[in-house]
Amino acid sequence: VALSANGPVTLWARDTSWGRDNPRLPGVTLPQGVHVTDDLPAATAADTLLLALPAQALGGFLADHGALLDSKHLVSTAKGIDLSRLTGPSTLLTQACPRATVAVLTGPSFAADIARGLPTALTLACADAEAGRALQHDLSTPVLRLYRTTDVTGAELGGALKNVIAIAAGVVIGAGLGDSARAAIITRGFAEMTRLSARLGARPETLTGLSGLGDLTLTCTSQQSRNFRYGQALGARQPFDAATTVEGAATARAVAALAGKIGCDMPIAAMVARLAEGRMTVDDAAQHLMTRPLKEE
Ligand SMILES: NC(=O)C1=CN([C@@H]2O[C@H](COP(=O)(O)OP(=O)(O)OC[C@H]3O[C@@H](n4cnc5c(N)ncnc54)[C@H](O)[C@@H]3O)[C@@H](O)[C@H]2O)C=CC1
Ligand SMILES: O=C(CO)COP(=O)(O)O
Repeated sequence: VALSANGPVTLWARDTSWGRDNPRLPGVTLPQGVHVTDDLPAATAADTLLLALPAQALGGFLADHGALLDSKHLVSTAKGIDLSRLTGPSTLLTQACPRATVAVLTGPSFAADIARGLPTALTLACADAEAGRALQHDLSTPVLRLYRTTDVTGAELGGALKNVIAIAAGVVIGAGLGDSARAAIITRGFAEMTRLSARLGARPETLTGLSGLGDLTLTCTSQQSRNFRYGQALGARQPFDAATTVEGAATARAVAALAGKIGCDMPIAAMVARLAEGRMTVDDAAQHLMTRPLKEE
C-alpha cells in the first residue's frame, strides 16, 4: 500500500479470493496502484521483491520457489529465527538464492499504521552498501522513512529477539505483575538481546537503533502487537487464536537452542520458550527470574 505511492506494485498471494480487502488488514482497501495476482512467475518479473512471510514459513517457500528469485534484489520483512536451521531470514535467502542481493527491512511498524499512511521509520539493512543505498531510495516514501545499515545480522536479530521479549512483557501484564515489572523485563530483555547479538557479530549501535530498541519499545507497549497480546493471554491463562502469527513463540525456542549451543545466558528467552511449550507456569517463571543469583547490572 505504501510503496504504491512510488509506482505500480504487484502483490502475490496464494489465495486472492478476498479481492481488494484482505481480512488480515481490516479496514484497508488496496489502492489502484496495487495489482493482486496468484501468478508467482509473473509477480517475480520485478527486480525488487519484498518477502513478507512468517519466519517459519520462509524456508519452505524458498525450497519450493527459490529458483524464481535468484539474481533479484530480495528484501525480507520476517522477524524471527528459523527453528530447524537456527538462522535468520537473510541466511535462508542467501543459501537458497546465492546470486541474489539480500536485504532486511525491519523496525517499529505495525502494518495497519503503515497502510493508514501514518509516519513510520524503519531500518533497511544490506551488506552491499551501494545496493542498500539504492533500495533505501526506492522503498522510502514521504511518510515511510528508511535508515540504512550494512549490519544485516544486527538488524534481523533485533527484529527477531524483540518479539520474544514482547511475549514476556505481555505475560507480566496479563498476570497482573505491574508496569514496574514490565520495565524490568524490557530492560533485562534488551540486555539479553545485545548479549546474543554481540556474540553473533552484530554492531552495538544497530541494537540501540530502530530495529532493536525502537521495535522492542513498540512491541512491549502496544495492544496492536500480536506477540504482546499472546503473552498477555498466557499470563492471564486465557486462550489465544492459534491462527494468529506470533513469531516470538517459535523464535524463543530457536533462541534457547542457539544460546545453549554457543553458551550465552538468555534467561528470559528460555523462560518464554518453556511457557510457550506449556512446560512452565507463570508463577514458576516469575519465581525463577527473581531468585537467580544477584549480580552486577
Ligand atoms: N504485521 C505487522 O505489523 C508486521 C509484520 N512483520 C513481520 O512480517 C512477517 C509476516 O507477518 P504478517 O504479514 O503480519 O503475517 P500474516 O500472518 O498476517 O501474513 C502472512 C501471510 O503469509 C502467507 N503464507 C504463509 N505461509 C506461506 C507460504 N509457505 N507460501 C506463501 N504464503 C504463505 C499467509 O497465508 C499470510 O497471507 C512476520 O515475520 C512479521 O513478524 C514485520 C513488521 C510489521
Ligand atoms: O513487528 C511488529 C511491529 O514492529 C509487529 O509486531 P507483532 O508481530 O507482535 O504484531
